[in-house]
Amino acid sequence: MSIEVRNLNKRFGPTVVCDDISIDIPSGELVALLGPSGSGKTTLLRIIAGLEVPDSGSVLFHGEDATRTDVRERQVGFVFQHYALFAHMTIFENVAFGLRVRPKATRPSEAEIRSKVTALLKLVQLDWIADRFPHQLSGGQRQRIALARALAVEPKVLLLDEPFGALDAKVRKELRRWLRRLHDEVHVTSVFVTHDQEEAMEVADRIVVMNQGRVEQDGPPDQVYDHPASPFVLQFLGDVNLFHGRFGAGRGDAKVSGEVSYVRPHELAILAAPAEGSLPVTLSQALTVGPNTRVEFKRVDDGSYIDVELPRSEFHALRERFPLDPGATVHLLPRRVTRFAQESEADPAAMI
Ligand SMILES: Nc1ncnc2c1ncn2[C@@H]1O[C@H](COP(=O)(O)OP(=O)(O)OP(=O)(O)O)[C@@H](O)[C@H]1O
Repeated sequence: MSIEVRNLNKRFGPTVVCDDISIDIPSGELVALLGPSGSGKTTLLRIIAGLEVPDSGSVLFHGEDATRTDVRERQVGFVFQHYALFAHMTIFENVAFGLRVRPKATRPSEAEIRSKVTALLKLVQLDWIADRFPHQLSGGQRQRIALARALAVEPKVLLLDEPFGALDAKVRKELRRWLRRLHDEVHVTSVFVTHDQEEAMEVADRIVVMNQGRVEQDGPPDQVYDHPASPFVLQFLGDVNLFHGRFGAGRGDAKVSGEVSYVRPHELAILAAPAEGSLPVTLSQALTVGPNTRVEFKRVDDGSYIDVELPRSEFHALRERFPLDPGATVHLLPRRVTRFAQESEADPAAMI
């Protein structure tokens, strides 16, 4: 089932939460709504679900206007951050619940319920805990059951609001991959709210980047990362160094251009000698965490800091060729620069 959102507006009192939002979600896609806290992601999801009514604009399901359709008729499945399973019911009964409460005419037989719930528990790889109760499960297992329960009623659309938000980093990572694989099997149109850019990049077919109630960019993860439409998107999708004026080859016209140059920490090469477009810096500190080394440099000209990130093996190899200790002077040359006009620079207050 495809979803189209057309010129959607919603305010709460004076706060504009959805500001003329239009997005297209083709059938079977997994789309992430990504943005900082308060950017309107949850409100947009709730409007798609039918839990919230927009002030204007429309939501179309499979080309048909569903804006005023009741939540129960939209056939959406939900998974929330704190999805309360029924504590007094076994895992099996939790998943079966949506089928058992159907009106008699459409309710499957007991045998059908059994086979369906068993298949779903297998799908989320938890068939071995069917007889347990929710309190006997880990947080990650509970969210997988929440997903099985949402899928049991064969929703046309699956809506997930920070489903892994309450879990620790390692479990989150596992579940992201698991969700991706699950979606490849089930192919139900899914909208996934997150404020975690890594999660969005890893899980989604497409990312809708939101900021202050507006869509900043909408595209596949690589496109959004490699070709950000605005400084906000660039900065929200990962760490970046900011240089006023033109940095890199041809930086002579810095004052005329009125540009801001953005370079990600892993896009800077460390050189022993100056090259065309390089910048002299002194090493302030180097920190190795896991496979990467993060080096903080101080600009010789204005004293501001620049972060460089490289594989630790590469850092050690460089260190054998020239000194890379605190105080050493080296030169940084960008491999890739993204430039935006000065006036379109993102408002730092809008950042988290
Ligand atoms: N029912 C409501 N009444 C009044 N204001 C609301 C209501 N729901 C949301 N808001 C406000 O709307 C804005 C957007 O909230 P929303 O929850 O959609 O953002 P979000 O991007 O999902 O943020 P978060 O990641 O923190 O949940 C916030 O400023 C919030 O305070």
